[in-house]
This record gives sequence, structure tokens and C-alpha cells, in this order.
Amino acid sequence: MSSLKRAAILGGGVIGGGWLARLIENGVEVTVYDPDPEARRKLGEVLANAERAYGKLTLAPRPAKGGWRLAGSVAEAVEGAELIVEAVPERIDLKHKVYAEIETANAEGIIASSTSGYKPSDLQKPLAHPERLIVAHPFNPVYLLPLVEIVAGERTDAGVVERAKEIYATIGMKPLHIRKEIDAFIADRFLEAVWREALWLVKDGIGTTEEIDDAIRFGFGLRWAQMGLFETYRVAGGEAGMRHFIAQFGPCLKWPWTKLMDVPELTDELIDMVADQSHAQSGKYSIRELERIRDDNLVAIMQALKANDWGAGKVLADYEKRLFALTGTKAQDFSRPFVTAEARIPADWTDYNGHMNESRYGQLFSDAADGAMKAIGADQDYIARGLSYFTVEIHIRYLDEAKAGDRVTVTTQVLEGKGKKLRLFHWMRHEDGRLLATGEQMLIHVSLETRAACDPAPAVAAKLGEIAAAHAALPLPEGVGRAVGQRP
Ligand SMILES: NC(=O)C1=CN([C@@H]2O[C@H](COP(=O)(O)OP(=O)(O)OC[C@H]3O[C@@H](n4cnc5c(N)ncnc54)[C@H](O)[C@@H]3O)[C@@H](O)[C@H]2O)C=CC1
Ligand SMILES: C[N+](C)(C)CC(=O)CC(=O)[O-]
Repeated sequence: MSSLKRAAILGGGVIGGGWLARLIENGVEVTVYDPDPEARRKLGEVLANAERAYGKLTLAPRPAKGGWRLAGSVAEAVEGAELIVEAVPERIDLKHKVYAEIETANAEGIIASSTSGYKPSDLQKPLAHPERLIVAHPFNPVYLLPLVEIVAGERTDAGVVERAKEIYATIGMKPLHIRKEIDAFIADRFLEAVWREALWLVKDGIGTTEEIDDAIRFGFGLRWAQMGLFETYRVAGGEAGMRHFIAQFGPCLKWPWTKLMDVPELTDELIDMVADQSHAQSGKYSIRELERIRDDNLVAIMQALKANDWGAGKVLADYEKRLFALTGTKAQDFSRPFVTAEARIPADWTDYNGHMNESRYGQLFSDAADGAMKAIGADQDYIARGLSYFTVEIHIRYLDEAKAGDRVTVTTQVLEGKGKKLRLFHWMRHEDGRLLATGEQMLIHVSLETRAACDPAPAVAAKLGEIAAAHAALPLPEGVGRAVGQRP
């Protein structure tokens, strides 16, 4: 889906692994370099968690997963890559060393540093081609959180910034262009402030790590996830909004409500205190388990926000719209059964029998009916004009099992398409062509205003008539007109 075909990742740790997952889940081929002998195992575990989370996040038809491999050197990894993601540890000498190695093998790819705080002008200083370096600062888990802060250095080419923004948008992200360079950009200045304050609160014995986390997650953390800070405080000002808020709470800014001017020294005693409290708080889970808990919660939050077309949920909705539009524009031969739905089965579609639950077959056939409606021009715009189709009957035959992660495709034949009636026959197949289920479905064209049956608009009737006439020449599908309990 992304016009980006090939990327390289240097550093396959927490952030490099997250980038790898996001890129391959969007069909990009990736080569990774990481000197850690454990890199393959660690990346494999991150990718398994990411696949699970992505499957829950969206059902939109994503492209076939991109492949990935480990390279033996930086030079080997970056060869031919359009995007070079640098995710090595936060040390500028190391980053400069890696850039020098990149320059021996790749002169054109965008170098996108994941740095949490170095200014791009400092990062690009020793480069022969500094114009192609940007900061693209992501947030953990990179495969789920949409924000990426894009920062250009003094010598970055404006075209590189634009191309990078386009790439990140197509892989489901929200590129936020930070127009002025500053250490730690926007988000990390915040996180750093909160982190410093929290360390003081632990050191001074005001709260444990768990109590501090509770203060965030039961209260303002929920507000921040959906409205940020300024909008939240505007609302907190009541009807008089921001001006009243500042009038009321402005004086506190001069009271001793923060320790931000001072940083607690990271003594062994403080480190032990934080680490021990953190272990008491959540040591019963492994890090991978905690990642899965975090991912499930993030998916639920983003889906809730999507339902409200708001914030991170709107980014998800726009990403899905783009994916659906791409499927819609695929050239199809409508004289034969055509593709109406595609999906990779998410883990939570499976049930206690260890396979896709029966209700999800119905969901996929419902998606297929939407695909057929789109094919005849009964799309979102048409529905917005007050016309649509309602399903009045469906008969499903469950012929095989599908497991989490399986890719399935539905093709559809129009059995009848005249006047108000639309009768469809769907085949759901595994990737290798094995039949998984069939569905025969009757839909009736309706006015959404009167909720009663009516004829379709002329353009839809004409397109449907064209496809129905072509399909009338095809043999009737095996299984048409089947009733429950009927033997073959
Ligand atoms: N962990 C976080 O929450 C975030 C980190 N970042 C930034 O991402 C970058 C990477 O951080 P993490 O992934 O957290 O670190 P990490 O320690 O998890 O991973 C770094 C990886 O780089 C590898 N590495 C070391 N030298 C290398 C070299 N010469 N070439 C290739 N790989 C090499 C290491 O083996 C390791 O696997 C840093 O710049 C950091 O500031 C950005 C956003 C969030
Ligand atoms: C702690 N940190 C500075 C590495 C955090 C980030 O850079 C972003 C994040 O994911 O929190």
C-alpha cells in the first residue's frame, strides 16, 4: 500500500523491532542490521506480539506482509533501501559511526533517526549528504502508536521531509512536523518533565511507583489520550474556557507545585527503590505479557476513539479508508466472480474450539456484500444520499476451519440483480484456494428515509444489470438454494 518498497533498519532493539513490525505489516521488504547475537529471537518475539495486536486493530485489507532478513553489516542492510531507519542506542558518537557506514553503501535513501532528543543539525554534521537526514521520533510500541515527530536539520532538504511525511502517513502514522529544532522535540520534553517529577515523588517517599501510575491512569492519563492538555484545560475552565482556567490556576505556577528546576541524582539507592517498587507492582508478569496487556488496551482505546472519529482513532479510520480505497481501485474482471472481501484472521476471532468463530464467517460475508455494493456504485456517497441495501436472508455452509493469522478471500457471483432484488453467492477461500465456506445472500434495495424497499438509482441499476447479465452466462454455483440439514 505504501509506495515505499524497501527499507533498512539499523538497530533491532525495542524501537527497531517496533519499526520492523509496522513496516512489514504494511507490505514493505526490510533488511535489519543488529550486532546482538540474540537479535533474531528478540525480533521474532516482538513480531509475534505485533501481529497479534495488528490483527485486532484493523480488519481493513492490508497488503501481503513484507519479508525481512538480518544482514551481516550496516552496508549490506542499507543497499538499495529508500528509507533507512536508524534505531541504535542514544549515543551521538555511535550514531555518527553508523551514518559513516551508511554513506559507503547508499547515497540516496532517507536516513531517519529514531533519536529521542538529539537535534538533527547535530546528527547530520559529519554527513557527506546531510540533506537526506531527518529525525523521525516514534513512540513505543511503534507498531501501534501513530505519532512520529518529524524534525529537519539546518541542512535537510524540504523535499525529503515531504516524502517522509507521505511514507509515514501511508503506514498508518500521524507525522507531526516540528517546525523548530529543539532538544527532545515536543513530546519528550513533556515526558521528561513528568518523569523527573515522578522520580522526586518516589525519592521523597510521597508515593510508590504503583500509586504514581494510579494517579495517571485513573485520571488525567485518560483525558490526555483523547484531548491532550490545552483542550482538556479549556474545558476545565468551564463556560469561560481557557481565560478563566488561567485566571484561576495561573498563580499556582509561582507556588512550589513542582521540582522541575532540579533533577534527582540517580544514586544506587534511588535506582533500587524505583526498580524494587516497579517489580512489586508488576513483576508477576513477563515483559512480553505486559506488552500484550498494553497492546490490547491501546487497541481498545484507539477503536473507541475511531467510533467517535477523534484523535488517534481518526488516524486509524483514515488509514483504513485508504486501504479500502486501494482494494476498490484494483482492476477487476466483473464478468466473472470478483473479489469482494479479504482479511487476515485476528487472534480474537477464534473461539474455545481453536478456530474462527461462526459469527465471523457472517461478518466476512457481510463485508463481501459491502464489496459487491461498492462494485455497483452503492458506495459511501450513495448511502449518504439515503439509498442502500438491507440483507433479508443468508445461508452459510461452514466447510473448513480457519486459524488466527490465516489470510482469506471472498469472491462473489451475482445470481440476481434486477429491480429491488440483489441475490449474491459468496465463496470464502484460504490463500491456497481451498474452500472454507459459502454464503448465499438476498438483499433488498431500500430508502434509508422511509426504511421501505425501492428501486436503485439508475446508475446503480445499470451497473448491477451489466454484471448480472455477464454472470447469468456462468454455471450456477454448487450449493445454490441449499437448506439447513440437506445432504449433498
Ligand atoms: N525505548 C524507547 O522508549 C524509545 C527509544 N527511542 C530511540 O530509539 C533509539 C533506539 O532505542 P531502543 O530501541 O530503546 O534501544 P535498545 O537498546 O532497545 O536497542 C538498540 C539496538 O541497537 C543495537 N546496536 C548497537 N550498536 C549497533 C550498531 N552499531 N549497528 C546496529 N545496531 C546496533 C543493539 O544491539 C540493540 O539491539 C534511540 O535513539 C532511542 O533514543 C525513541 C523512542 C522511544
Ligand atoms: C524515554 N524516552 C525518552 C526514550 C521516550 C521516548 O523517546 C518516546 C516514548 O516512546 O515514550
